[in-house]
Amino acid sequence: MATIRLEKLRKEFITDDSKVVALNDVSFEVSGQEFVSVIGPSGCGKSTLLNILSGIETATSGKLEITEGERQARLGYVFQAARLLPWRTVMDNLLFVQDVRDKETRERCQRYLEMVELGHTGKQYPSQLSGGMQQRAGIARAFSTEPDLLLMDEPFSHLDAITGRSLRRELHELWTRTKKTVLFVTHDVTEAVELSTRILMFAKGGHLVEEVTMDLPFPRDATSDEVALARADIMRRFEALDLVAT
Ligand SMILES: Nc1ncnc2c1ncn2[C@@H]1O[C@H](COP(=O)(O)OP(=O)(O)OP(=O)(O)O)[C@@H](O)[C@H]1O
Repeated sequence: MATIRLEKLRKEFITDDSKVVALNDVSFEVSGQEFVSVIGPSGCGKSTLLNILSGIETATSGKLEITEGERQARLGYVFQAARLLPWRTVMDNLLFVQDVRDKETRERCQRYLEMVELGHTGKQYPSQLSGGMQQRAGIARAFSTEPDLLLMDEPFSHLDAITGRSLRRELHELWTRTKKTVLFVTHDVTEAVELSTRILMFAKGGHLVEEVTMDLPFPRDATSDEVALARADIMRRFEALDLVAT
């Protein structure tokens, strides 16, 4: 389990004729077995935040630490699309991202495939799997490296509602069993309420405006009154922010 510490993290993109502030002095801390969702309107800096956490982008200023005890934390990623290598079998896609590829590693990969109900697909190629199965394989691949922190970027946004629902359940199970720290970007407020221990609300201009702790017991049913109420509360908070801004 990892600790993420951000202090006044700022990201500016300078183009020929303008400057965009994508993250505006963002500070927060996440640690231990937390599932933290980042939500907010399009353009509020969600992807930029993930890109900086994963090292694809560098911040303009501020401090960032991602640690596990005394060392740098190991990261795993799940993207919007599964990004499996089409010329490798499902098992080889999982083995490809491992440091060591011995019998024990293969058994571990098989265990993670089984956890997402793909235990029978190891010898198949990605093209033989449905979109939902490919995404499951992508999730199994990320967990199979046993990272300290998982960064997830809208992993269910391309899936139909029914498949998305069953994958959310599986992800919750995996998170419960493996005790990982997860940072999850989504534009779907219900999904965030269903899965998270905490929700970070971002607003236009890259501001982290509120942190909401989700006290509802797990497992949460997306169609329950409790989840609907929590969702309505978050939507009201966003609306209030809009009213203040205009
Ligand atoms: N490489 C870049 N060059 C210039 N501006 C950028 C670049 N990347 C992002 N931006 C700008 O930074 C802001 C934040 O973008 P970002 O993609 O992080 O938002 P987002 O919340 O992930 O949006 P969405 O939900 O639509 O994916 C936007 O105004 C965007 O136009």
